[in-house]
Amino acid sequence: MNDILSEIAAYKRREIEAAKERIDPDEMEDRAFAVPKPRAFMAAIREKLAERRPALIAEIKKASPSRGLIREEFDPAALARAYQEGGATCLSVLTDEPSFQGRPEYLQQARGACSLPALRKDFMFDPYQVFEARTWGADCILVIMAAVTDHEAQALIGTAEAIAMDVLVEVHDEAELERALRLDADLIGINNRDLRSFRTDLATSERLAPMVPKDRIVVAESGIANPADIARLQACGIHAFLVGESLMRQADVAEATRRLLSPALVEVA
Ligand SMILES: O=C(O)c1ccccc1NCC(=O)[C@H](O)[C@H](O)COP(=O)(O)O
Repeated sequence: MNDILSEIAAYKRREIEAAKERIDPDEMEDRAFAVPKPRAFMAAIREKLAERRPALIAEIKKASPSRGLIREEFDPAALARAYQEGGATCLSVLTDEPSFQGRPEYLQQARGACSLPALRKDFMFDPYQVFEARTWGADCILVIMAAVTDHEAQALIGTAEAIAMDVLVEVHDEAELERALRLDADLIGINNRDLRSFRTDLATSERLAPMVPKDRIVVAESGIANPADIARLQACGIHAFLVGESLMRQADVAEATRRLLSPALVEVA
């Protein structure tokens, strides 16, 4: 694991242990089963693709390790409504606080303000976090192959499936993609950001997307800023787009989302 991920993994494992002290794992599991059923995250993407339109997973992200503070005026509920109005298919909400200034409440506020399914965007290591995510309203979790062993990934995926949540499995090179495919991941995110150098290059998606079997959904993540980027990624078989910073920096988020999706007129293959 590289430096930033090792750093994040170390404090996450401490956070998880502290959370288990507050609410024990059996109680958290019971709570996760007791909340209303999740919204269908992957099905929402498939429906958008059936309409031959690109699916946008719009991210609510206040800050990041690579960019520092991204958005000063930050109202997750208003942002979620703006994303829905602009045509987003799903939300992604950062819940990690030390590196992204995220919070569980942001996920609750955002999802509560619209009808879109929401991803808990965080660094997941332990099934406890999956149950916790569900109690906060998350419909989907992220599994970052660069951060976890196959065994950990399997446990996270199995737990999510048991409570009807979807899983976005993130890769950023060939080896991680092979591991994700062995885990039978249906929703595969290709992160264009190299988490070591923070360099972002859409060519990562162009290189890896053709290696994904056609029956999976491929999401390009990071560094997507305009309709030309969407069109470029569609041309190599990408179905869905996870976009944060470029939308978070706009004053009128609904209008920016509409503009970004203007190549919706271009048919998805
Ligand atoms: O964004 C970062 O600096 C970062 C650093 C370390 C690990 C993950 C990081 N980002 C997470 C993401 O995957 C992005 O938030 C997401 O793909 C959206 O990217 P962008 O549109 O470039 O904000």
